[in-house]
Amino acid sequence: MNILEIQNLRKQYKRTEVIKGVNFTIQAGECVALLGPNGAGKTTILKMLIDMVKPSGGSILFEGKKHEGMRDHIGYLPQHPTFYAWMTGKELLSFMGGLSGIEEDVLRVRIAELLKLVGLEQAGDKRIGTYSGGMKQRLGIAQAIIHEPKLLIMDEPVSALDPLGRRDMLDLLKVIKQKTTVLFSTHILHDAEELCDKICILHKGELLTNDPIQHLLRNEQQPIFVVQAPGIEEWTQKLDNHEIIESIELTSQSVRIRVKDIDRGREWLVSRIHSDKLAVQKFEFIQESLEDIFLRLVKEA
Ligand SMILES: Nc1ncnc2c1ncn2[C@@H]1O[C@H](COP(=O)(O)OP(=O)(O)OP(=O)(O)O)[C@@H](O)[C@H]1O
Repeated sequence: MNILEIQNLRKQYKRTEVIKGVNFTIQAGECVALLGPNGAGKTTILKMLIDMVKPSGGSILFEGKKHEGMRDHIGYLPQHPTFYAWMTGKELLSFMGGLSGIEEDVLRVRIAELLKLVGLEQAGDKRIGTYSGGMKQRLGIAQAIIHEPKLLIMDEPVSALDPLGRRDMLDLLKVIKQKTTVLFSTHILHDAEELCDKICILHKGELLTNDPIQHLLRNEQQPIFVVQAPGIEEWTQKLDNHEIIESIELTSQSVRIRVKDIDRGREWLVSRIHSDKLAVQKFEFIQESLEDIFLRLVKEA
């Protein structure tokens, strides 16, 4: 069942269109990443989904119905959550649970469960002002799911954390996604790859892909030849402009070459290596990683 269906979604600020007709669906139980560079429009889309920003066009359906008034079923963690530093974690959850209309007895049990889930049992009575960035972010998750939403939406939930905080958060999200449909934005491909079934790549307000990771790899993955040798930079310059070459990427010690035809490309490269007497240390044929695909699609767009 589609929990969310977005059709031709648009947003214009003054004369600039920042979201240009985006379509995607999320099925119940999926974990989806909205991936894109800074300024791609991720926050704008998420804010339209939670009704904080009004779309200029298109439609958003939540379980087949207009999404306005569906906030009760959606949990939201903003990119920069703000908390009252003088409140304790428990007080904040109690306050947020009260706003959601949860009865006091039920709320008490729910808060204890949530603090355990997000690893803040020991910190529940401490003031939020004393929490680390990672603890605040985990408290933010707890408040976002206090009313047991069907869909949890998070804006860059891990980007600002240090490696340890990031690991804790990713592990927590792995648990949460077992029970809740999740949509989150990120510009870190690795986080999307680790957590998600589906990746929506957004660039300049347009979706470049909206595919399960396996489809993305199957449909988009291109082969790359990697050559490593002393003097690789000069050799690479000599290869430029040959019609078989799609692109050349030089890293510190090797070159990654995409060709238009694998068999002809391999033959041509081997013969060039031979005729140029290149002292090859490595010659390998690999498939693009998800990161390669992401960078290529964004570059090509
Ligand atoms: N209130 C606004 N008024 C005018 N332009 C805006 C407004 N909010 C966002 N924009 C513009 O819309 C575009 C998309 O911004 P948005 O914050 O959605 O991108 P993002 O992908 O979330 O970026 P980041 O990763 O930096 O948070 C940007 O060019 C931004 O400057």
